[in-house]
Amino acid sequence: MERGSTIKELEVGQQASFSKTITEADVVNYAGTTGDFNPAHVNEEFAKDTMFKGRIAHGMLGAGLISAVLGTKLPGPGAIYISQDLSFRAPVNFGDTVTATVEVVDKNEEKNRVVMKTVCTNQDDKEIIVGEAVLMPPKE
Ligand SMILES: C[C@@H](O)CC(=O)SCCNC(=O)CCNC(=O)[C@H](O)C(C)(C)COP(=O)(O)OP(=O)(O)OC[C@H]1O[C@@H](n2cnc3c(N)ncnc32)[C@H](O)[C@@H]1OP(=O)(O)O
Repeated sequence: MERGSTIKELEVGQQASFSKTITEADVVNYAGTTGDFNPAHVNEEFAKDTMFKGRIAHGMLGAGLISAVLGTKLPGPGAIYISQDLSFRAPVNFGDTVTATVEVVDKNEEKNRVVMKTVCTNQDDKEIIVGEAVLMPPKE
């Protein structure tokens, strides 16, 4: 089975991305999967009176696209999450196309740890989620 990049194979500056259009079905499924039925996501009557004037996607649903890139592309299959910080800068609206991009910013070969900058943008190139992740890349 294909494995991702090892610590030796990873290079500072390397990037990978994954894009997905977030639909109402994604939000309903995410609420059901996680139990987060916050009315800001699932109740239009409630959400229309909030600052966003309607339902928005769960922040962690958008952030989940970061995990998708890390686990399938860079480092890729076999990578293990150690930590992730996130700042939610703007909402994900239904129908938005979110692109998660990760970039290698530092690596520690001795400890087998890689630090990645993680950013999600929308279709207008607006940064909506920014943060940093630490991963343990797969071994040979
Ligand atoms: C628990 C779940 O069920 C709920 C969810 O998942 S909700 C979905 C996830 N969250 C979002 O979608 C929120 C997205 N964020 C925003 O829309 C905006 O950040 C905000 C509306 C929450 C805040 O914006 P605003 O009030 O306009 O803030 P300002 O632009 O006036 O900035 C003031 C200072 O705060 C800093 N700042 C703003 N947002 C963030 C952030 N998300 N993280 C860190 N810092 C933030 C901003 O830089 C300003 O700092 P300064 O030093 O004063 O310049």
